[in-house]
Amino acid sequence: MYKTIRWTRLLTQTTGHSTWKRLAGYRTLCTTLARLEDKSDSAAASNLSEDALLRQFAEMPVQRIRNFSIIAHVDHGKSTLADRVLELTGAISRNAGQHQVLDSLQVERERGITVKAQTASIFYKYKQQLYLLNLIDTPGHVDFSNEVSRSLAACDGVILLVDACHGVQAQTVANYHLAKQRQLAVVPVLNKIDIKHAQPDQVTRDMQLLFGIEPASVLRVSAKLGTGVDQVLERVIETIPPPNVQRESAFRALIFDSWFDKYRGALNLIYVLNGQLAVGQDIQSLATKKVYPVKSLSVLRPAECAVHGLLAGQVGLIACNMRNSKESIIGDTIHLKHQTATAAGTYRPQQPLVFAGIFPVDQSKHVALRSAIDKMVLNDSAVTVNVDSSPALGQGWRLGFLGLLHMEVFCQRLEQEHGAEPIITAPSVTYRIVLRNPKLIKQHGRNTLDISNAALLPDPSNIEEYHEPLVLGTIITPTEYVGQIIGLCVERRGLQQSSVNIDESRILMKYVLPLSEIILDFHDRLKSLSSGYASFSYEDHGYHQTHLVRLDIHLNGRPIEELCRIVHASKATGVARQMVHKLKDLIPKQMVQIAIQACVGSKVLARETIKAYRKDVTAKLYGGDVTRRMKLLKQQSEGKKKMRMFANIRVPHETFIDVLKR
Ligand SMILES: Nc1nc2c(ncn2[C@@H]2O[C@H](COP(=O)(O)OP(=O)(O)OP(=O)(O)O)[C@@H](O)[C@H]2O)c(=O)[nH]1
Repeated sequence: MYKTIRWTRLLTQTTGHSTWKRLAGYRTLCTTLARLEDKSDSAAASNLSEDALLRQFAEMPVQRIRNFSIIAHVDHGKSTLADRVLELTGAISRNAGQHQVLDSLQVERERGITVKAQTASIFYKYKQQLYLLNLIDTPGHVDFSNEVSRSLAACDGVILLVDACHGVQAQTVANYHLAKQRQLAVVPVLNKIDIKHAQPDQVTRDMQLLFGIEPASVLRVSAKLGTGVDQVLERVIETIPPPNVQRESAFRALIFDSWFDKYRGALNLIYVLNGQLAVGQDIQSLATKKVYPVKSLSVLRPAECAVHGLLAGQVGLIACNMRNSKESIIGDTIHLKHQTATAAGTYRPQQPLVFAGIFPVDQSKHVALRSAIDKMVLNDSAVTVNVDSSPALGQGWRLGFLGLLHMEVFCQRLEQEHGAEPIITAPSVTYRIVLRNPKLIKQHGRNTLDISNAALLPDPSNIEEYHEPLVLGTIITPTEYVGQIIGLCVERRGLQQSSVNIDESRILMKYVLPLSEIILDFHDRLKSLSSGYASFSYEDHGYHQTHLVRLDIHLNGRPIEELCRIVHASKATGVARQMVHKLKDLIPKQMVQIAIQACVGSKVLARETIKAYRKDVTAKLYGGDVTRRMKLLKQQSEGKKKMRMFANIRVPHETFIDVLKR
């Protein structure tokens, strides 16, 4: 306590800053530095004067900075390891009852998964020297791989974490290759060695076979118990190179994350590539050319901690009165006003694969939903937004996501963080068509069109070719489930590319699959077929020519545009049956009989009938001649025939929503 107060006073005197916010930030820093001093192995720190430690922070040489991410498959323990690292370095206190500190979103705590990469700047003393480590905890699920690529743009190395029980999984392979593409140093770490049935030797051999990693270089830790975590940090310092930056050059930084603050506008997380930046200077965005005054700078520890300036190699948060969330662009480069800079160009957002319409429940909520979507997209750069409209649902947007989980999490965050309750339509993919009709080619100025909304598909007579998006899927499974999994892939129109035995009990298969076949339930089916042991990840694999049809739904012969879908010709009958069945349950009975038909062109593939309410017109007859009864019934059926032809079938608004919804 005494040390903390001394630190606070010293820092306040030295810096001359007295606002409460900065003091609060410095207090966090002081607490950490004091904790560092208290550490049993901190002989070096005790030899350093308080002044010297403070100077080390403000002038941390590039050689003593390490920027790295923790990458792994889902649930292999990244967030748990990050917690232990934060505890070990004094950024958070031990046994504070906080678990997975970096998983701070409500959706992350509820689902127990990381969806957003989080940064923490920590100090660690190694061989008598204080190091500044910028750690990024990344998500493991394939749908959030954009977060991994975004994070790697600000790193020089990675900790590749592998579960010692489950071994190398599909996302381990994908993330390892992402790191290698960026030529990052890899620190291989085996986690969960405390578990009885852990197989560290076997998993180490797999890592050697798949990645060529030397078994002796693989560290063994238990993130849960904290065993071996200090060795991981030492290995990070030894193996990962310091940032390759120039402090003498003009200031230049990469924006690699951003979020919206009600009071301060858009906040940008930057990685300083060259030079230095101080509060009060003016910065300019390379993309928008707009100029902003730097209002405050802070480092994330993981709580915000105000600082005067940021130096090349450091990672920090910048608040600069960016009021409009559209002004902040992930991957943008910022530089000082009136100076020129080349684009950092190290990060490109991934292309969305799955599209869905998002509409307000009623049009009075349109503006509020638009603002909520803008703020969410600022924090999730992988999402694309285009204006859309539907006769049934009104004005809305068509959003692009990296997968179904990504879409679910985005919508859950819209509700939880912004109080929006949108209607989400069934997810679809973007098909590509080659036009045949010269008139249409002239109208669009090109002969290909990308279609993600079936209602916009031109008449088949105008289409020369249909193309659908493909993915290259990696499946890792225990050998006993191979048969069922191959069956599933064949059912989903998959083509096997390769199959490699990782060891005697596990196999890695690569399949090219149509994206439309995996977005809905492929992952769930794979998990249930393999009792949860198989893992799956996928990447974009371009387009291929195929045979698609537009499935129309007719109610009493009238096409209902909002319900049409694009499906593969071989699947049309199955989908048609499913849809008419669902509609039969959803459309309420009416005065007239309703014929629900699913058609491709003029061919009816499936049909269901909703019987009409039937008034008992013969109720008043007591006995009497049978011809009287027959006459009344005939009159009723003729009346209905007329009604059926002219009446508008009343389809409740919710029916569209329920059919369109998953
Ligand atoms: N026994 C044991 N369990 C661990 C260890 N490390 C993590 N776990 C458990 O593994 C589960 C997943 O851990 P997380 O840290 O959430 O995994 P993650 O990789 O961050 O997960 P995502 O971010 O969702 O990909 C949790 O229940 C942890 O308690 C370990 O060393 N030993």
